[in-house]
Amino acid sequence: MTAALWVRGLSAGYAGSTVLRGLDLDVPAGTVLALLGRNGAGKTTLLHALFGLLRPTAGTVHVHGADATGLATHRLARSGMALVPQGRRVFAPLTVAEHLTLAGRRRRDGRPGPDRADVLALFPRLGDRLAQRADRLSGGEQQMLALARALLLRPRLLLLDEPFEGLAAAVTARVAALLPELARASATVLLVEQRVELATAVADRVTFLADGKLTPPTGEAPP
Ligand SMILES: Nc1ncnc2c1ncn2[C@@H]1O[C@H](COP(=O)(O)OP(=O)(O)OP(=O)(O)O)[C@@H](O)[C@H]1O
Repeated sequence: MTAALWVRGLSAGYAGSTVLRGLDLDVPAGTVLALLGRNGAGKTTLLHALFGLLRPTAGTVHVHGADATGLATHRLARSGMALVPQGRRVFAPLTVAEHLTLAGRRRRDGRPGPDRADVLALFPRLGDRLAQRADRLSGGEQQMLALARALLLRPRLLLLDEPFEGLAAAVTARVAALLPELARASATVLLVEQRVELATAVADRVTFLADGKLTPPTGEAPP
């Protein structure tokens, strides 16, 4: 099976502290991999290094078979990678409807995936808030908007940093049920999630980040 993501020897960190230490990672296309780890283990650092927000100091990253080591975020986005960052980054002055329209315009046409009606069915609450500014939404509503926007981009590889934070149980269950379906149909998922039960329920495989590496290793799929 082709690897959506194939990483070897990845090292990254911040001035004076190395966080990732020669990390290997394989995410086969069409699957969900969940990444667990204690606070500060480096889960967000890994997603940032993969999405070009933090420059790795060593290692190789292949995305769907192509060398993507050191690529800038906009190039990775253009190649079909999307990140829903922790803490739901939405654009304060834009309304919910404007967010959805912008994401729909940037969408990679010809790719399968949800459209506006689908995301509003998944998050009916957003449908009631279309004219509202994003910064007036509750935390949970902002999280729904961040997820809706990412889904509308129709990524091939979706990086999710604790996407269930702030969501009510019923919404969490709906998104959790969607992820494996999405992975099979169009978007391989790398999910950072703190809750072991949720990670296990959603993912095909679960791995732990500790001491800058993954345990158990995620496999040896070729690039
Ligand atoms: N911008 C930064 N500058 C310096 N150090 C940072 C920065 N961001 C994170 N760190 C440090 O890097 C380490 C890994 O942080 P990271 O946020 O990746 O962990 P995490 O596993 O995502 O944690 P959490 O579960 O709390 O979100 C921590 O020691 C953190 O303090």
